[in-house]
Amino acid sequence: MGAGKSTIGRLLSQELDREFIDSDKVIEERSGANIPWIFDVEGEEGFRDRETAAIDELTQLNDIILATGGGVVLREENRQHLKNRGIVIYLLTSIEQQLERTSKDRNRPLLQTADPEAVLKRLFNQRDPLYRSCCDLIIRTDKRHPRAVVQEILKQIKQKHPDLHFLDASHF
Ligand SMILES: Nc1ncnc2c1ncn2[C@@H]1O[C@H](COP(=O)(O)OP(=O)(O)OP(=O)(O)O)[C@@H](O)[C@H]1O
Ligand SMILES: O=C(O)C1=C[C@@H](O)[C@@H](O)[C@H](O)C1
Ligand SMILES: [Mg+2]
Repeated sequence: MGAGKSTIGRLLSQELDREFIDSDKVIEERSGANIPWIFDVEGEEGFRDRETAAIDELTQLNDIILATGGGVVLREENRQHLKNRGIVIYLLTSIEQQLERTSKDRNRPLLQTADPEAVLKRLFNQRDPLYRSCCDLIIRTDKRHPRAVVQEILKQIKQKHPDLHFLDASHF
């Protein structure tokens, strides 16, 4: 949470002239409710079920940039779909930066607690190995402007996948 998936994903999609989709937004649109409401009424598992259905569907689309929710890696099925159907970029961020970036809005139910730092630490320990198990690239986003993060992503993807010709069209 607060690593910048939605922010960086949108910028990357503009740079590559691709459609941008944010699975959190799709889940909200489809359910007609916001994420805190879904967590409240259906519990985290209810939200995760909606997330798994959305990820299965969205990862079958071609030529898109997909920003996921932060907990997407919790389920093996999601990890497999992401890994098998796309290039997965893990945006790695310090807890300190996550705290700073998530303090402004209250749309993250898991952080509505007296000690968000402890929650972020616990989630990091649980999720970091899962992200590592399904990603193609790891990009640090602390203390870097979002546009610099996008340029770093493009550089590293190009190095790793020189066969991806659509990257040639972007300005980097
Ligand atoms: N590289 C960055 N430098 C500074 N601020 C950033 C950076 N990336 C994102 N932000 C800011 O941090 C906040 C959270 O970013 P964002 O919503 O993109 O995170 P997220 O990874 O999508 O979180 P979630 O997992 O909750 O969906 C936003 O206010 C955004 O403007
Ligand atoms: O890290 C998480 O578990 C979450 C992150 C958000 O993107 C949302 O998907 C939701 O708030 C849960
Ligand atoms: Mg997001």
